[in-house]
Amino acid sequence: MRTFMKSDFTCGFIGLGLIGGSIARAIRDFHPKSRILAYDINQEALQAALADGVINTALSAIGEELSVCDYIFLCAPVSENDSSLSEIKKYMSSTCLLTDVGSVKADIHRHIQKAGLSPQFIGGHPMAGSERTGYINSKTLLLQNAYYILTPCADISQEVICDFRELIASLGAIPLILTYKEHDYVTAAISHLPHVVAACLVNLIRQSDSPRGIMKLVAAGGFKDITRIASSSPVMWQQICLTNGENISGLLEDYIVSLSQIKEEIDRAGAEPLYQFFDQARVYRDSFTDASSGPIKKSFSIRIDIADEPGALAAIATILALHQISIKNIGITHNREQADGVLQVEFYEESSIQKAEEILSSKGYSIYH
Ligand SMILES: NC(=O)C1=CN([C@@H]2O[C@H](COP(=O)(O)OP(=O)(O)OC[C@H]3O[C@@H](n4cnc5c(N)ncnc54)[C@H](O)[C@@H]3O)[C@@H](O)[C@H]2O)C=CC1
Ligand SMILES: O=C(O)C(=O)Cc1ccc(O)cc1
Repeated sequence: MRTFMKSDFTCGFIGLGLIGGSIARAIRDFHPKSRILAYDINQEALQAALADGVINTALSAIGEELSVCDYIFLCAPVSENDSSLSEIKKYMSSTCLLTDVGSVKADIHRHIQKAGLSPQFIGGHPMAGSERTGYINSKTLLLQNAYYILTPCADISQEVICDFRELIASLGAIPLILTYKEHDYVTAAISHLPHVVAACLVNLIRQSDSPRGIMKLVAAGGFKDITRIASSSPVMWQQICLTNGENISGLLEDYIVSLSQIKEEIDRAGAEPLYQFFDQARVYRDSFTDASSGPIKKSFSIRIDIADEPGALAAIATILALHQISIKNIGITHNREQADGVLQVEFYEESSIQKAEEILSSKGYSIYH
């Protein structure tokens, strides 16, 4: 039986961009004895991965070399995966497990069924990524503590599912098994719709801004937070909307209804419903961070106004260190363009917040939560 526990397993990657590269890096880091072969139409990605020591072999095509693979990860854009299935099937051994990383699952499951590969396929989707693309932006950390949804075909053995689930967990991700239909509905709500909304908001500002671009100039933290994903690959999001249209459209309809309802309350100045609207959202959003696992962690941080001058950050780090307060993370948030900055300091413990606040306030710093 194939098992990743044997430590010298072999993985093949078709597509070594942001996601393929990140998974390959994690396999290399957590299973140093594994062998990794990769094919990508982009030679630069393959050469960089060889130079980084992430892959052992760069393939010039989908071919015979893949027959030694215990696992093959399809990490090219979804339409490319679909069309390479029949070619890959020719070289898959009978114990090889095929998986993908696509953001929509119904389509690949349909193609897998058609290709007769369902006893050897588990759909995969790491719920992590970024607005960037390409191997150059890949990193092991991308998978850490991220949910990784698995959608096994009905006719795959439990043994194979367990083995693959363990492999995914060994990379620092959190495997979660769903049917492909459940997956497509859930991701339409928490990933696909938000990308549509972010792009709508950005396009609204593009259309509403004055010729001087004042809105763009002053767009602050909140706008940037909720529209970061509007910088994602338009081709990828076009493909997602084309392949999960029914789910996205249904949820979009509900969303439009809720927008109309809140518009009505704004028009009629409904103070109480407006308060309830924001309060319900706040309470529910805050509850996301209480989960014991998952990507949205409770963080203990404060923000401090600092002068935009050399040494300002070091001064605060020194004060905190002198009082034995450990810093987990520190950085300037550039909400206020070309002016004084806001320094965000994250601590390991909740108790550090009050201690830091007292010390820094006594030295004249303005603190925000
Ligand atoms: N970007 C994200 O945040 C996430 C993306 N995904 C899914 O991962 C998949 C890949 O996305 P990314 O890694 O972000 O894209 P990417 O653009 O960074 O990587 C795709 C790679 O596939 C290569 N490629 C293109 N056509 C190919 C072909 N015919 N044969 C071999 N290689 C080919 C490209 O050269 C590139 O290196 C998509 O299906 C997407 O739905 C899943 C989770 C998150
Ligand atoms: O950048 C972000 O926050 C994302 O939402 C990334 C992302 C993009 C596509 C996916 O299928 C999963 C995650």
